[in-house]
Amino acid sequence: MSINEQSGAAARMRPDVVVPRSMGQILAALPAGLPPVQLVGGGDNDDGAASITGVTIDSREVLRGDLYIAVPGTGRHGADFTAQAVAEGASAVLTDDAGLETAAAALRGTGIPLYRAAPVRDYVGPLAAVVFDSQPPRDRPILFGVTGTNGKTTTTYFLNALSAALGLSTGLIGTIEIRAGDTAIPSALTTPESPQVHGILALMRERGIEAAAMEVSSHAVEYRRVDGVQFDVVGFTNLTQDHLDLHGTMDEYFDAKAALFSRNRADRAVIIVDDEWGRRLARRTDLETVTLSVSGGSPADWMVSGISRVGLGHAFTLEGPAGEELVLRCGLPGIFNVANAALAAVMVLATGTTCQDLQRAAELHDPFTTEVPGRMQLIGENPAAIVDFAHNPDALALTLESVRVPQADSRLLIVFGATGQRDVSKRPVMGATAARLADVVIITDDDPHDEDEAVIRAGVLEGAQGAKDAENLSCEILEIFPRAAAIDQAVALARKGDIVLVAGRGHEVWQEVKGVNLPLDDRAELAAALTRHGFSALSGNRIES
Ligand SMILES: CC(=O)N[C@H]1[C@@H](OP(=O)(O)OP(=O)(O)OC[C@H]2O[C@@H](n3ccc(=O)[nH]c3=O)[C@H](O)[C@@H]2O)O[C@H](CO)[C@@H](O)[C@@H]1O[C@H](C)C(=O)N[C@@H](C)C(=O)N[C@H](CCC(=O)O)C(=O)O
Ligand SMILES: Nc1ncnc2c1ncn2[C@@H]1O[C@H](COP(=O)(O)OP(=O)(O)OP(=O)(O)O)[C@@H](O)[C@H]1O
Repeated sequence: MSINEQSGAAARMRPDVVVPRSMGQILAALPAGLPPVQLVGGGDNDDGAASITGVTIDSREVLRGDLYIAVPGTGRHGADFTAQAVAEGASAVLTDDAGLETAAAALRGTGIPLYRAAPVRDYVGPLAAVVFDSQPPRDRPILFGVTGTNGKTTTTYFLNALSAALGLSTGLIGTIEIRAGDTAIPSALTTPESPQVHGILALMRERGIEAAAMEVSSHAVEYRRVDGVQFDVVGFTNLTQDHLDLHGTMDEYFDAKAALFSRNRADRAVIIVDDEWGRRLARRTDLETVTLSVSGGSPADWMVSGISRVGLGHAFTLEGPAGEELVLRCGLPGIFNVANAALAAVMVLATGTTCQDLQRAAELHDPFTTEVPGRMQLIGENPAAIVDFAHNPDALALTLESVRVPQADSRLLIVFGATGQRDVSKRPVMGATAARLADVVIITDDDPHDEDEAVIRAGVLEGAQGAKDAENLSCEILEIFPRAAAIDQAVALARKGDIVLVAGRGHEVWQEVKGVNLPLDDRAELAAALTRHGFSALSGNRIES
């Protein structure tokens, strides 16, 4: 499925029944505080005639009866696509001053009403919430939102597994998939555009879903994709360097995340305060907040203690402010997954679940051992062959540290690259991190997008080689491409007892090279390489390409 097809599929995840309403009725239901929307041309949809049954900002996703909202983009204005929206069945169009002339020209003679509002993006979420009736006061799922640089996907999977263990039906909106009960589609974005978010939430409401978890990226807050959404509990994992191409500075990146932790977006918050950003957020938010510490370095309402290794994962104790004590287990490797599991547990407790019920559900169903596609996913056991999604400096460092086996003869081999047209400054940092923590560093391609692959690899290589020279490191550094050849070479170099980590692409099954999606699944490549070189791959992996 291409990105456009995925996005189109998300747009079709809407409730089966939408009560048709006129624009007049819809505008009257908008929250107070938004300046009025003006009818500037076209038909008489404002007089009470029932006609609007959906909302979209993309002409390619219009369904008959939709309100098409033409918003300005980075490259073009949505108004340029008004004619296509009308051809697909749009019943009304809303745009801003910049789009008015173009939209009016496209609507001439159609009788379709044209509305104006500014800034038009302010209206998208609230309008979609009204049209889809996505979050009525009652009979809707409990909604969890998770944000932070790393751990969003894993935490939402843990939230869902725990909710299911408690007997609730679940829904999910995130990087890997969008799911409402039994209906699931692959995702195009971590957080879809707001008309899709509201359509999906309304579908969940219609299907009687009882708990839903949603990843909220900083892009989502910045691009207004969660406007009009009210979360029951929002959770914060951590903040480390990423996405500075969009946000410019860490402070601005933090501000985008922090905007989610306010009363107009959520009721309660659970914040991990192990980094300074979490502590700052806990001080700044006006939400009823519960804090959590996993490192034990900061005072917090809930503390993780007694972490001990069990198999690949860990057992740990979660201690509450009133002396509560939960004994839990997380089967996924890495202390950071203990943090994700503890966050999920405290977020569920914040909805009123008792410690006794949570403890019982955890013992019966082991929810924090659920498989999260492409996150610490074990493909082979000896050598340990792992596919992970670490694609920024902090995640890469933590992942390397957590997979390393403390045995002198066990070597750690890593295959990774950096994404094109994204935060250039993280490339050398990731290279240096790998050189410090791995024995064999194989630098290859990730998603180059439109950028020259050799230039991207050079950025990573420079950091790796620089660290090796400056710090007198003993690692071997190789540059191998394409990615499948790099994975093959890592396995060819590996011996029993070693660890091969393929990082950065996780569950992804397409590599985007200059606008073309090439099939590439690290899990399938790694499994094939293991077999080719006389090792065995685990059967039953959820390899999805
Ligand atoms: C940088 C970014 O986020 N861009 C988003 C932005 O694109 P844009 O402003 O360039 O829009 P545009 O292409 O100029 O089009 C303008 C308007 O015309 C509409 N249009 C366009 C073409 C057409 O045929 N018909 C039509 O109606 C578009 O829907 C849009 O409303 O608005 C588009 C639609 O509103 C988004 O699809 C697009 O996300 C792109 C696909 C993207 O890759 N975003 C990534 C960076 C992203 O959001 N990532 C985060 C998380 C990352 C992480 O945590 O790792 C995510 O939440 O996924
Ligand atoms: N709490 C955490 N702290 C640091 N690193 C983590 C944490 N959880 C997971 N990771 C690392 O980050 C990678 C991505 O994890 P996950 O998909 O759960 O995060 P995410 O926030 O959804 O990432 P993205 O937004 O990039 O999809 C994992 O494969 C792992 O390497």
